[in-house]
Amino acid sequence: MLFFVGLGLYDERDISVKGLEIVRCADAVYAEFYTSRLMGTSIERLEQLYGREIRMLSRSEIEGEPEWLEHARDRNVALLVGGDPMISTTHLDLRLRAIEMGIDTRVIHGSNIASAVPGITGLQNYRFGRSATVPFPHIVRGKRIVSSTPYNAVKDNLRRDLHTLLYLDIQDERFMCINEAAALLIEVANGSGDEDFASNLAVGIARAGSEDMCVRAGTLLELKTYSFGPPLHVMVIPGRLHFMEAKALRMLAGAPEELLSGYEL
Ligand SMILES: C[S@@+](CC[C@H](N)C(=O)[O-])C[C@H]1O[C@@H](n2cnc3c(N)ncnc32)[C@H](O)[C@@H]1O
Repeated sequence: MLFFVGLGLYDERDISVKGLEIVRCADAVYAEFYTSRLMGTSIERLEQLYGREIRMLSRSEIEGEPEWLEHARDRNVALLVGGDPMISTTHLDLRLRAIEMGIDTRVIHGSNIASAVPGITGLQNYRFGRSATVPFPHIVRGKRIVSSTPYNAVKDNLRRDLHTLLYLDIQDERFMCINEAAALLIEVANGSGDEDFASNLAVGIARAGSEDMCVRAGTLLELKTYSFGPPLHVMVIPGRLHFMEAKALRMLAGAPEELLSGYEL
């Protein structure tokens, strides 16, 4: 059996009791930290609390032809994943491949960033459109390429009065911060002649699930320089707000009143 075990949002204590029981009883325990990262802990602390040795897997060991998966044919194998294993990851592919190999699978859900954001900001979960990731710029033949995909996703959602959740890129030990993501979005918008985009309301959230979580609403331009502290960071560009959402952004995220004019607070 292959168990996908969600570790939750921030440290080794965010795993569910059910997940912990499965990890403690598993024959082998693996983890991947390329889709998300628990910034409030370390492998050593996970191993200490769970009482198991954990082997870290690289992206290619999960997305390629995983040798370790063979063990799940006749033994219990746990794969630990930050947040919920199936939220904004590609692990469905691994699960389907395992099933095709005749391996039983089970998902142990975890607290995750997609469900934490509505709770942190007051933005209602059913008013979110498609989400996107803001990737680090890359260089092609000496030219710096900034992806327009997140900007286009935001614009599509704004046209439908929907909010956009923007995940921020993780590359090895580099974690994109809200300041850089805001700057990249503004760069793409300005390149499309959409200078007003920088005045859009945006919400930045850092370290969800930790005791020093930080949430701040302001214009995109303001978030470009606001100090959010250490990663992980995530962003929302809200669409049209329900008056209760506007009130929540004022009370929970310090949204400036001038950005909420038109809403009865
Ligand atoms: C690709 S998503 C994977 C989500 C994960 N599977 C989950 O269920 O939470 C990872 C991105 O979500 C955001 N994220 C995840 N956990 C976070 C946290 N505790 N605080 C802020 N942002 C977080 C970051 O932008 C990070 O790069």
